[in-house]
Amino acid sequence: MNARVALQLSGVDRHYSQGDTFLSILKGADFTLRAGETVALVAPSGTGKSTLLHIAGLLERPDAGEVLINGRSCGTMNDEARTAVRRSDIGFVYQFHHLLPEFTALENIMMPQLIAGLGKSEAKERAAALLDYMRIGHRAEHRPSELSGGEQQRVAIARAVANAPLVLLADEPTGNLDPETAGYVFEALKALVRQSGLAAMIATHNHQLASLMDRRVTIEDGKVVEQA
Ligand SMILES: Nc1ncnc2c1ncn2[C@@H]1O[C@H](COP(=O)(O)OP(=O)(O)OP(=O)(O)O)[C@@H](O)[C@H]1O
Repeated sequence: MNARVALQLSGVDRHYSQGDTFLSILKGADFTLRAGETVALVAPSGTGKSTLLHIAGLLERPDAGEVLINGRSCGTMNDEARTAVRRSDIGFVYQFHHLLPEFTALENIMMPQLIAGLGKSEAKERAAALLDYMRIGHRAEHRPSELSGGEQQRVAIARAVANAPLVLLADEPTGNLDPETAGYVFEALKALVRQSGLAAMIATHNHQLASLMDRRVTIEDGKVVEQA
């Protein structure tokens, strides 16, 4: 039996207007991501990887088409409802860590949990467990500026999964790291996905890292296409 569908995009269109130029980036894109699955999104620069991830992560609205998270249609939801779904069901990791500079690693991971209404001691316990899992428990009290690039990204990944989302979306999470660091950050991310059973879609230019995922997809002529 196939695992439950965590994320579904159907017939997604997205265009941008730049002066007189009309850029049609996504044209009827369809994509399905199931619980427990890891998918790499590997496509040339400018083809719409970030656009697709932002639409899937409810950060942007498509011009047409539908986004379903855990079977729930998010297209007609108002901004408040979309924010609620984003907070509970989606974790997002960017190329640059986007951690809050004035807070420690531990506090950065606690933050989304506190916003979601979890008690402080529970949030702290879970944040510490995630840091240990990412093998940076000894960096819990350090601020982002005191961490290496690989450590910052591992904290960002831990923060993204702190609220146990259904879907993890990552936009070039290792694009800013040297190959060796990128390798172990990717391995840590994959192990975490496996352990938690969430579904993950990760955009990367790195074909070697992409080969570690269950599936690879690309974007061709505005559509999501499976790769061998
Ligand atoms: N807000 C915007 N306004 C106008 N054009 C945009 C906007 N956002 C993205 N684009 C254009 O849409 C296209 C797709 O952008 P996107 O960032 O999704 O590509 P990408 O595949 O993630 O690229 P990269 O690998 O370089 O990050 C690009 O040509 C980009 O210039």
